[in-house]
Amino acid sequence: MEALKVSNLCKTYVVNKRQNNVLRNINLTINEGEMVGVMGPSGSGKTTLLYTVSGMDGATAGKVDFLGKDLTALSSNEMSDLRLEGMGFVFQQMYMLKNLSVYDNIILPAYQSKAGKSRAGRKMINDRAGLLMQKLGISEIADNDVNEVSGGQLQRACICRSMINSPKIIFADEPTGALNKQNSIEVMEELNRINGEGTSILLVTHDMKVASKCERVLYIEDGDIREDISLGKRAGAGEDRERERKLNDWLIKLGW
Ligand SMILES: Nc1ncnc2c1ncn2[C@@H]1O[C@H](COP(=O)(O)OP(=O)(O)OP(=O)(O)O)[C@@H](O)[C@H]1O
Repeated sequence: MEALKVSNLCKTYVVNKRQNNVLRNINLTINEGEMVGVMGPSGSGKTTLLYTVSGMDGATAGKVDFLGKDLTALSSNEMSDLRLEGMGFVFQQMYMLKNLSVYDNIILPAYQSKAGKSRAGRKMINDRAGLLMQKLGISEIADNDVNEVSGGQLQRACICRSMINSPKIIFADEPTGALNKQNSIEVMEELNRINGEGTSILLVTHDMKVASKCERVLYIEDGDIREDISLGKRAGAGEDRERERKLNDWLIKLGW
C-alpha cells in the first residue's frame, strides 16, 4: 500500500516579484515500509520537496495523498493533527528546546497528541520513550540539558523524538549532516532498523554512503525527478560496498 502519493506537485516562490519554480510537476510514490533517499545538486529543491510533501509548507499546485488523505485539502489544524499522529521529523532546523532535558524534548510531541491527554496514555508514552532511548543507546543522557550532549547523541535523541508517536513515515533532512563518520554510521543503522520495523522513511542527503543504505534513491535536478535507482532493501553491512559502487556509478552518469 502507498504511504505517500505525490501527484503533479509544483512549488513556486516569489521573491522581489521574481518567480522561482522550485518544484516542477513532481510525481512520486512511497510505499509503506519503503526507505527512499533524495539526492541532487545544491539548490535543486530537495529540502523544499521534503517540506512540501510533509505539509510543513503549502504546495502551489498538485496533490499529496498521505494514507489516503489529500494533505493539500486539509485545514491547518487538521494538518497539524495528522503530522503529529502520523509523521516524524528529523530536521536540523528543528532544534531541541534548550530549557528542557533530552527526555522532556523526546516526550513533548507525544504529550501534545491525543494519547498525552490521559494518565494511562502518558504512562505508555513514558515507557515508550524509555525503550526508544535504550534502543538508541542514550538512556544515560535522559536528564541532561540538550547543550550537554554530543552531536551524535543529540541526533539520536531527535530520532527518538521523531519515533515517539509511532509514525507511519519519517522525513529526515540531512540526518547525518552534522555527524562524524562513526556517528553517521550509527544513525543510519538506526534508521535502517526503524525502517525494518515497517516505518517508511524519506531522507535527503548529500552523502553517497548514506543514500546507498536506502532502498531507492531519487535524483532531483531543477525541481524535477530526473531518475531513480532501486538498490533493494539493505540486509546488512556486508552489502555496503556493492551498493555504494552501484550508486556511485549511477551518480557519475548523472553528472553529480
Ligand atoms: N522560503 C523560501 N523562499 C524563497 N525561496 C526559497 C525558499 N526556500 C528555498 N528557496 C529557494 O528554492 C530553491 C531550492 O532550495 P532547496 O533548499 O529546496 O534546495 P536543496 O536542493 O535542498 O539545496 P541544498 O542541497 O543546498 O540544501 C533555492 O533556489 C532556494 O533559494
